[in-house]
Amino acid sequence: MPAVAGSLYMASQQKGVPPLPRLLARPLPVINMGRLSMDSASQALAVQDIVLACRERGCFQVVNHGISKSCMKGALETASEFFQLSTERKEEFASDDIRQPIRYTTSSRDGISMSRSFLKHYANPLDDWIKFWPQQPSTYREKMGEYAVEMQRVSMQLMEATLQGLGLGPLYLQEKLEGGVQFIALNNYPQSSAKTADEIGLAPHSDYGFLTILLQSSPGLEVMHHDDDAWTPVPAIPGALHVHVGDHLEVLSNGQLKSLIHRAVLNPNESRISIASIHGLSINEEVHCAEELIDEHNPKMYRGSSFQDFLNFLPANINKYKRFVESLRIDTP
Ligand SMILES: O=C(O)CCC(=O)C(=O)O
Ligand SMILES: [Fe+2]
Repeated sequence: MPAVAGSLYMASQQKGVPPLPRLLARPLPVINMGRLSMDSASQALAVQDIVLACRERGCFQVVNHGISKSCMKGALETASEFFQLSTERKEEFASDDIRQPIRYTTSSRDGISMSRSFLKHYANPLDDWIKFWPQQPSTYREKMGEYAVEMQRVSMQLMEATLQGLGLGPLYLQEKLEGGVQFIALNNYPQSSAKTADEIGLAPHSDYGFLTILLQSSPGLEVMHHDDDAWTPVPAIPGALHVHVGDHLEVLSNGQLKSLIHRAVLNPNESRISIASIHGLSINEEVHCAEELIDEHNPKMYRGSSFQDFLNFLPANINKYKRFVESLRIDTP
């Protein structure tokens, strides 16, 4: 623990004010995903590493995922150009309706000042959604489309491994996952300055889906494991992708895995782009605790819910919960 953060934490406790979350540089797992396509012994080790990372940290980074550097660079570049153009044109589609196929806004939330602009749109199946995507910059559809297809492929591989590691078998839910929702969020954060020093980029939250795969142009993402009170910065390892557990994977695993609280802070050295790809079942498909993971010692912990339920939940509850999944808990005696 860095000394400064530690002493701040102690000082705030002594004065009886709520403790400040500490900033903790605890190493996060980095997993070689290439092993999933190798012999069965290497595959088994990779599956074990993925489930362990999900269980213990709620997240990990992957390398050797098979996505080319030029594909990742192309997505970041076209995202950056999109934000540049939108800022120049002072564009704002401020609809807060997440059902809209596309929205772009610069907003604040939770009464917390945030300096993020973002673009969100659906991506799977690509042919159904790409026609709603921005036409400018002219490279956007091609570059982001290529990236989205790769994300969908990687998410399928990671879900197979996770489900296998949970003892549910790699083909569990396969068809529903293939036809499921893929939601792409591009985030653009300014460099922090004296003026924005106490501004957060994006407030603490968890994502609703099974898995989120995130690419960041520079550091800024911080994660908080469920039984920690410390923020851990996620290093931007060149070529790596960050992966974390969402609310619906917590439900499916009947609480064996916990969705990850994360936030984005402003980077003091540069402006920052992140691209999050969130993967779940289709919009009206309910996710339930897997029957195979329920028994007399492990009673069912959550109600079933769909992505649509999450969308309905958001407007009235945005200040009450950091995690949608908390609203799904069945109180067991
Ligand atoms: O910008 C980041 O690093 C986090 C983005 C994020 O959490 C999201 O889009 O849900
Ligand atoms: Fe998120």
